[in-house]
Amino acid sequence: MVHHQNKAIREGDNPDLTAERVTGTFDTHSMAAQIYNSEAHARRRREITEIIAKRPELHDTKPFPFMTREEKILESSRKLTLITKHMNEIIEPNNSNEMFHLNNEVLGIEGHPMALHGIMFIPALTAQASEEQQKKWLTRAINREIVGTYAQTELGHGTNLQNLETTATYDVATQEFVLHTPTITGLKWWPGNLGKSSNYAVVVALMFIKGKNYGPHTFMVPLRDEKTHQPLKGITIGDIGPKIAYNVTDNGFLGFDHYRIPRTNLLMRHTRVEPDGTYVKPPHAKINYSAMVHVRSHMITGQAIMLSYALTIATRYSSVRRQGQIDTTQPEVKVLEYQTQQHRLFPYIARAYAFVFAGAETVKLYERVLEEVATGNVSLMADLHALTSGLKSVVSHYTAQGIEQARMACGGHGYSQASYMSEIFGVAVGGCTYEGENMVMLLQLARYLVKSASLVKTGQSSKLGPLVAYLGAKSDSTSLIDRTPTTGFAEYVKTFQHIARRQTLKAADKFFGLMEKGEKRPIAWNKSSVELNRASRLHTRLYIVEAFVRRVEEVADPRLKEVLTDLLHLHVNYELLDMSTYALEDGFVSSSQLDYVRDQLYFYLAKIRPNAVSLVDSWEFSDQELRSVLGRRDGHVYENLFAWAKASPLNKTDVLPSVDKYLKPLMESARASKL
Ligand SMILES: CC/C=C\C/C=C\C/C=C\C/C=C\C/C=C\CCCC(=O)SCCNC(=O)CCNC(=O)[C@H](O)C(C)(C)COP(=O)(O)OP(=O)(O)OC[C@H]1O[C@@H](n2cnc3c(N)ncnc32)[C@H](O)[C@@H]1OP(=O)(O)O
Ligand SMILES: Cc1cc2nc3c(=O)[nH]c(=O)nc-3n(C[C@H](O)[C@H](O)[C@H](O)COP(=O)(O)OP(=O)(O)OC[C@H]3O[C@@H](n4cnc5c(N)ncnc54)[C@H](O)[C@@H]3O)c2cc1C
Repeated sequence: MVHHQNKAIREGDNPDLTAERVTGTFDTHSMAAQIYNSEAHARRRREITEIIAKRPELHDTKPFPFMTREEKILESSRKLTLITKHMNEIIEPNNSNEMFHLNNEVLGIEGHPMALHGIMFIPALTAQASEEQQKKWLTRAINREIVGTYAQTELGHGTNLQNLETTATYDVATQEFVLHTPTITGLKWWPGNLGKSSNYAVVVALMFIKGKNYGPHTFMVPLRDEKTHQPLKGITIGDIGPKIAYNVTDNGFLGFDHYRIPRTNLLMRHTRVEPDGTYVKPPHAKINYSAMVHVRSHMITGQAIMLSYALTIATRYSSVRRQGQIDTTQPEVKVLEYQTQQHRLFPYIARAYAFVFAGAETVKLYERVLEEVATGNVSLMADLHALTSGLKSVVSHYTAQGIEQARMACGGHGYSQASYMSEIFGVAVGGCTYEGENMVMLLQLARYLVKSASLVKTGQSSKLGPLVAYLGAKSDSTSLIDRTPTTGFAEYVKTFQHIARRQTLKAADKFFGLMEKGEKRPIAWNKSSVELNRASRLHTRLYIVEAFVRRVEEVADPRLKEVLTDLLHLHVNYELLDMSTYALEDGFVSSSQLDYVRDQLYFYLAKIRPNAVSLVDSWEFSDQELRSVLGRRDGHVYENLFAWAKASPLNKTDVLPSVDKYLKPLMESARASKL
């Protein structure tokens, strides 16, 4: 038996796909260890996949696209119950990475009845509840004795938290908060699993004490009777209806009618209200936004995974799909041979790797900040907020674009739900909106950049934090790409730094200039906001490139290092071309340098070609996790597409009731009227 570098090879696979795997130059298990940030976790992922493969009760009973929403929720609840019961036989207790993988394999990406419980409810209680409150609720939440969600967004307001309408008014006499929804627009709207599944929620409401508004605060609120699951008195609650995707999650609405909770249900780790109504303020005004920062930090990796699902499907399919000829004397080629197809897919493969490496750094920083905040040190909160706001926006934006390119790369079959592309796109694109609408979050980063620009302009560059230190440096007069014997990544990084610095200082100048001319600050901000968001994007893309460079420098295995270096070359050249306007407009990069960059791009498309399938295989998604006929590991696409179509509910009978009822009579009457 030959041992191949690509560990996905099996006998009996589509030979076109096997041929791609044989040309792979690196060990896909080792690459998985890079992607999942540790050899141990990559191995555990494979072990978990194997355990699940041997347990048919954890498999989908039929393809998701053939189920109604109600069936999907029922099926998801069945499997959720099983994995909860048998969790300790499958994953290490309390290992969130393993849990994430288990969920993706068994439950899939469309959500499940406890999605928000793990992603926001438990993190909110962990970061914001006092020790005493945690004893009361967190253990029960972890044991799943109760199911919770995070209810913040309202029908009328999601972005502007200061203008939420739900109020929590403190009643000193009874030592209770009275939750109330004064208007339709004040209804909570969107929280995942609020509609039908949760019996508790961490609710965000404006807190009023003795007539004073203390702004948004978080409260632990029982919503449903723990035994009957009926809504409690004073609560109006339900599902908001079907969405573009993610329909296994019951996003919900919630209204309060003078609903009372004890004072001690205010989450009091950092903030307190004494029985007499005295308010003890937190060490940082936004400390209770931690559940949002938790998701923003983790969703970078989540988005990279969804982009990679789509790229795995499209790259494998492009290796078995033959259409047309390049040399007319030769047989039809795999569509992956076309340069246009490579240009559509490979730069996104590079981006997916870049995103997952940036995501790993973000989670590390998040965990550090979480530990520090627990001890009262809030000094890094602003940096983390700025970083995650930018990454969340840039990564989700390019992920959505990449998935759409991957769908189109599959031609007509990409449009069939057999490809699963529409669901992957629909779920991923939600990330452009949830956890802060992308434009809004870019503007949050811009606030940080403008403050940093102001330090530069006032000669205080030494006070710049490490993430923005480059803003205080001086650029060379022109980029040295192509002007030195070996154009290394350092030249590219310097060029990206120049572009981000120039745009940041220019946008800040515009903002400060408008104020100098007499505009009020918010008006000047609004008039500069497109330019400011451009700066935020460029800053974030620079960070992503730097994270990629840092990772490649760390890799010891020469085979991995070579292919990751190729990917990084592709990434920096693609990114530079994509933002070439900024590079050209002040002459920092010349058009002849861009010609070099273009040539490099085409060179690396061709160099990556033999490793393309191995690069996507390295994410090690099982067929169960991908849920795509086109993306099957074995490449047997056509026979399985036919089987899939035959299994469509419409094909259960040859003649549909709609035909009997309407079409047959219509045709019959048309025929009769001709007689
Ligand atoms: C291993 C895996 C483990 C776990 C898996 C986890 C994730 C998996 C991956 C994917 C997730 C999958 C599914 C999830 C699906 C759905 C979940 C969606 C849930 C939600 O959407 S919840 C609702 C989210 N809502 C928002 O994000 C609202 C956006 N708005 C805001 O955040 C705020 O309103 C604001 C920041 C825009 C403004 O806030 P404000 O009005 O209070 O602020 P001010 O204008 O007064 O002040 C701004 C000031 O404050 C600073 N600031 C703001 N936020 C923070 C923060 N978090 N930390 C630190 N500082 C903050 C800001 O910088 C400004 O400072 P300045 O000095 O004044 O400039
Ligand atoms: C799939 C999904 C799951 C969700 N899950 C939850 C959940 O579990 N819990 C929860 O509480 N919420 C949840 N939400 C809600 C989500 O967090 C909000 O929809 C999101 O924060 C955006 O707020 P919004 O809907 O008010 O958009 P809006 O703020 O109304 O945005 C509309 C437009 O206005 C622009 N805009 C708004 N304010 C500004 C500004 N200051 N400057 C410039 N432009 C601006 C935006 O850029 C956008 O173009 C979910 C949403 C989705 C789609």
